[in-house]
Amino acid sequence: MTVDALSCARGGRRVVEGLSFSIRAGDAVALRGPNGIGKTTVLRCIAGLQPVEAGQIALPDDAIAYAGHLDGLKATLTVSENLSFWASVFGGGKMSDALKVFDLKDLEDRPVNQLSAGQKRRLGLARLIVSGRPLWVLDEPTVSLDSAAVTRFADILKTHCAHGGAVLAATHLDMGFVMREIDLSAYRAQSQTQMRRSDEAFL
Ligand SMILES: Nc1ncnc2c1ncn2[C@@H]1O[C@H](COP(=O)(O)OP(=O)(O)OP(=O)(O)O)[C@@H](O)[C@H]1O
Repeated sequence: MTVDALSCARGGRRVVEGLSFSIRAGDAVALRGPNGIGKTTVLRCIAGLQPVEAGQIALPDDAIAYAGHLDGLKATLTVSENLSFWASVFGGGKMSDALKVFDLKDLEDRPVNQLSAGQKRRLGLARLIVSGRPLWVLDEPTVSLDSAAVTRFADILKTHCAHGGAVLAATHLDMGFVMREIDLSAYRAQSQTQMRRSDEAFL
């Protein structure tokens, strides 16, 4: 994926401009910067959830699996029913792998509305595996995870990259392995003037 001179806005206000970088197979990239700098906004543009203000994002079709702040789970369905739904949408990786690597096997028949916050987050992230998509775009993926789950998730990311995948993650955490860092503070929009609302979500 190549991002070239990207500018994006939130709430009708340009927040980031002139951002360029590329991600290749095997790359793990951390998007850094203080609260409100625009990490979520950039990830939403890359995931196609809102239009870009200027610049270009070039990536192959069906390359991205996006995990945002919301887990997007169906509360009355079980863990395995949720995964099976996503597997049918994406037609990608194996459910059994997803249950195993995210330590959800014992919970597979439990409805989502009976899971803890961390368990829900693990299930939300397990969709990355069933998506079968190469580029994982993650917004604060470790929120609600305990330290053991964070370590396990870091291993999952490492394995994904070692097998030719790639990761772009907005995170304040040190994930415990080497990630290339992009500090969005260097791309803060100079002009803070209000503009037309062109950043309405597509979805
Ligand atoms: N729904 C919204 N409507 C209007 N403005 C918003 C909205 N959400 C965020 N913003 C503003 O857009 C800017 C960028 O927000 P964004 O969520 O991308 O930052 P962030 O770097 O991800 O922050 P954090 O580290 O707190 O998650 C912020 O200044 C924020 O105040």
